[in-house]
Amino acid sequence: MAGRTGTSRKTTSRGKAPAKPRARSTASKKPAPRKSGGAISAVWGGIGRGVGTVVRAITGTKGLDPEHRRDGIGLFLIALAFITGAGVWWQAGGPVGQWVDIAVRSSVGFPAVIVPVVLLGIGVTLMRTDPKPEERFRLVVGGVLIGIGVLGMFHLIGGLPMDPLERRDAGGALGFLAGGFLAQGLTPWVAGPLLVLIFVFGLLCVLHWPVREVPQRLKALVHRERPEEPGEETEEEEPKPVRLRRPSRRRQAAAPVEEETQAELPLEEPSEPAPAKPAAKDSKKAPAMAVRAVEGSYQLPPPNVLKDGDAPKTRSKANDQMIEAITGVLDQFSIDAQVTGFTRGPTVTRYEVELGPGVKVEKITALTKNIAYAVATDNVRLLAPIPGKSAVGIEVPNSDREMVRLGDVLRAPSTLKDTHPMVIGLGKDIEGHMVTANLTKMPHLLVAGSTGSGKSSFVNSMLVSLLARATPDEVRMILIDPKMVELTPYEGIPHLITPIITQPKKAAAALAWLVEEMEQRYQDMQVNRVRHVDDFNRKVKSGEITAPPGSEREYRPYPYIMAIVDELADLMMTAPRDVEDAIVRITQKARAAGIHLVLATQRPSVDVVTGLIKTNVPSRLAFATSSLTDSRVILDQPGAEKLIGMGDALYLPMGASKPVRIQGAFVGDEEISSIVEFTKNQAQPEYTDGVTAAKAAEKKEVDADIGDDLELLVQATELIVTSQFGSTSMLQRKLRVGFAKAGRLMDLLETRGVVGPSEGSKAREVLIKPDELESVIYLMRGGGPAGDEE
Ligand SMILES: Nc1ncnc2c1ncn2[C@@H]1O[C@H](COP(=O)(O)OP(=O)(O)OP(=O)(O)O)[C@@H](O)[C@H]1O
Repeated sequence: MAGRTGTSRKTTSRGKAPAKPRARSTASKKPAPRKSGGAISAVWGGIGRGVGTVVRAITGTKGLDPEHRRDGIGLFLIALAFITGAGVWWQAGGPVGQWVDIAVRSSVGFPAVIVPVVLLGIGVTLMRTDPKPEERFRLVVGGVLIGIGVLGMFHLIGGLPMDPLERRDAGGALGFLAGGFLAQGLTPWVAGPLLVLIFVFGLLCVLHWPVREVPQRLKALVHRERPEEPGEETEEEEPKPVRLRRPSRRRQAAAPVEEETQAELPLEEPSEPAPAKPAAKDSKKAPAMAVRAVEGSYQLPPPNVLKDGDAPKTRSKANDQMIEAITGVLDQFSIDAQVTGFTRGPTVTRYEVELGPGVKVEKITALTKNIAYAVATDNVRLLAPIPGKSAVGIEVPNSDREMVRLGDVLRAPSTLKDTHPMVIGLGKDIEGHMVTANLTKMPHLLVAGSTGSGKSSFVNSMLVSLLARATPDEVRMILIDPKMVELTPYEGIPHLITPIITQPKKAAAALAWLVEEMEQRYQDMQVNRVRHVDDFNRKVKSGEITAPPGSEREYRPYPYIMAIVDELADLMMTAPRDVEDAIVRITQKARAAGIHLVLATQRPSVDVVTGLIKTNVPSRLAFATSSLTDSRVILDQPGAEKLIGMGDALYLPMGASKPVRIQGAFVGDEEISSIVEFTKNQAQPEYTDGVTAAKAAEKKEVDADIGDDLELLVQATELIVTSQFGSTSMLQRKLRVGFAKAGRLMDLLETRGVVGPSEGSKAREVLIKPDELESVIYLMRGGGPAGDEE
């Protein structure tokens, strides 16, 4: 302090010099300023070199784990925070501390007092978080803007000091740079609000809050900060597997030891009191669902539209009874194995059984029926072994199952981290992790399950997830609902390309349209030498690619297209060849074009889910099926027949060999209608013309009887109409075809009204005039009358 008082006295005397010469005299009075200036630059130079050396030492070390590198930088910043704190706060730290004090104060002025805290904060954050290179630029820009705002304001508040020593009590040299020129050029009255704006913008950049979402974010913040029980954290809660005490091998079931209090509570009161509290807590601190910053005026639905589900339980009375039953079976058959723990999921609990030395795994699997008998349920599923563990898993349904709601899944921190618009909430796995999936990675999904298994609920969850996270510019949909009732609540949402399709014929036409759309996208991508629609969109947005000169088209980013078929069986019954053809073509190629299919069926038989469809739709979601055969059709393995319905499912993503058991997320009718209402109020659907036009279907009909003879038929029509002479032998001669072929062509021309009926050996009457020729050929080629969509 004493030192600083001394220097300030010196500055006052220098401050009396007239303004202009003062500037010169400051420069010419070398001793004092040079001393401090020299010290400052020496210290900064030293620090810079030191930081450089340390950073080089840390980052340049080949083979050093990136995490250690990050820790090293974090620790270095913490050390720097201590040195700066000692110098700035207590003028301690010896000569180095003093130099640091002078350097920091000269640079940033009065805010030097918070520099140690900032350094400490950055250091600790670096050590506690994962690297996110994509966020670095935003954070740096935000930080710099905050710095400019704060230091500039200090310079203004400090009275725009011109003397470097006086600036140490204002905004320092950087404050002068940030605020001095602005104030000189615009007066402090304009510079002040400008600096505040710069500061606020920097803060929003750091927080990643777009301006229009500020009120919503603040509200969410207030909700989160309402008084809540101490010790609660916002992280996703993960029920840990309950471990049982080993020595009491046969007895542990009756007297569970670990977490005794927890065990006792459900024994008395099975379910009611436990869920109430955490569920209420969740709704209070539910983060905003609309986490994605979206472009344009379209807003994503607000939080709180989706409800919270039941709070997870880790143990209940039912679990203890099951352990007792399983242990009883093991005892009866004198098998040296014991239940060592269990993991309670929302629908089923997985009991872990460890075998004694020399006990065959088959001994347990052979007991499946006995275990089912003992626990009084048919739906026991055995896993031998549990993936990643040396234990056999016995999955038994919970008598007190918990409902998993879509709101839980979409608001889970793990889901919020992924901002891709095509991420959907699937449900919760047995270990309590929320399961989500990115539809673009699937890239096509087959969903099967018998009636009442939860298939339609899944389709609802998927649609609501998309509505909650994606704008119509990002994702468009084709909904095919031959059952006519399942998808009606979504009529009129702005994401639709065409009204909901209920007629199988129109559905087949829509699939054919999708094939065309895919080809169109491929052409555009090929012309512009990009391999994925994401790259194409990125380049279109940045203006890197535009439509070729002279073309009337204008390139716009292509939205992802989701086509959802709610009952594949109905389509396959009406037009099996066309539907299969279109599905196969789409599934083989459409991934890069951003077109994805979800096919749901109640009847996973081989005539619905054909071999070709199966090979091309790699991701599968099986709800309870009525037979083992159905499970094999959908998953290529048994398991789905043991599921217990109401959203209990096996999810087999592309490339996985073992399915994951999940409890599907549920979304209620009111939630659906409020989210649909919200999106409808945001925008109107812009339907694309011709998606369900019957032309594709008609074309196929024509194709069916003309077969490969279309070109010959067209030539025959031209010959006959232009010559107005309906003779079979002329066709034979001119087209060089045999008698039989010429006769067939003539019959086809008769069915299309080009010629009249056969009149024995005489030439047939020609019914078409030459000026009608073009439209006849157009119809023959399957074009259909222009504009006829229905
Ligand atoms: N994820 C879930 N969580 C809780 N309950 C569910 C879940 N999914 C479905 N259910 C319950 O199961 C019932 C039947 O579900 P859903 O209508 O989805 O079956 P479905 O397989 O589509 O049957 P259908 O083919 O006859 O329409 C629902 O009314 C609901 O009560």
